[in-house]
Amino acid sequence: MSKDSPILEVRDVSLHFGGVRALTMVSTTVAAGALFAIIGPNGAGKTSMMNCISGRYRPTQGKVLFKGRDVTALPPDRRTGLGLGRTFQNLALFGHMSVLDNIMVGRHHLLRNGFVGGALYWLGGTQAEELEHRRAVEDIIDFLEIGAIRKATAGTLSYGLRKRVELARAIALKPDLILLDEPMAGMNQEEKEDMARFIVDLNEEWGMTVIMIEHDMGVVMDISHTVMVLDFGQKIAEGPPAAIMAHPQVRRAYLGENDDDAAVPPAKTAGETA
Ligand SMILES: Nc1ncnc2c1ncn2[C@@H]1O[C@H](COP(=O)(O)OP(=O)(O)OP(=O)(O)O)[C@@H](O)[C@H]1O
Repeated sequence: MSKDSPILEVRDVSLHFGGVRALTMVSTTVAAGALFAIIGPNGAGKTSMMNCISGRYRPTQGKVLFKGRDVTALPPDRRTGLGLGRTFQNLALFGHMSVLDNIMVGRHHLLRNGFVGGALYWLGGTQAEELEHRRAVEDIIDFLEIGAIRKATAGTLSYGLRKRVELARAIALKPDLILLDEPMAGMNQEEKEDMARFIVDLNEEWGMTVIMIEHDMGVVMDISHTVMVLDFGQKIAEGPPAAIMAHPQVRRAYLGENDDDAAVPPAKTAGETA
């Protein structure tokens, strides 16, 4: 894959649940190194799109390419092995385990799949592997500033901190592309600002491509490079935040603009792009 190739391509993806059309012919490309946001009203198809990318759902039609490879038929764990990580809308931590152990679980997955284990074999087996393992976990703990709670039981932490630990576990897999599903949901303002900073640093300093679903428009417009807007399962706009903010259909469909045009149902004009 050359440096300028997209890390992800979604080609004409549709997803139907019986008569429900969750996605209709959605296409997009995400450049390596991008911070890409997916927005849209409730039920617009955002989670469906994330699930098609992660492999949880298989599109009814269309293709998903990751690093130039068609992964449409690959299950989630195979995509994880190729460098695609994710967090969940609802927390998926082991509440009874310590913060450290929760992060270690992420690394063990990596070891089990042989990436770290294979690379370190020549260094002299288990000890080197364990050292590398520890070092990587410590880097993540430092980066996310959770050293003070490393021994705390995950279930006893505030919601904001648990979301941070969940992010730590997801990045322990060292993905090239990480899917973040509502990383700021349920957070207070200070927690949101911290999380926004971590996401930007993850993107800029760690070089991870980020795709996130987020409802907080302030954060989305502040930190994203590109925003894709879904409405009724269709892509209605895509572009840099300033263009999205100015897009009339987006203002009507998503931002709830209350001018005379607001009465026009968005679905009738869907298909237009920024
Ligand atoms: N497993 C499913 N079975 C049936 N219908 C589904 C399923 N998952 C999603 N849908 C439907 O597909 C449409 C898109 O849902 P989706 O969850 O992708 O939207 P969303 O934009 O993520 O919404 P929200 O912001 O509320 O999370 C909705 O009409 C939803 O009811």
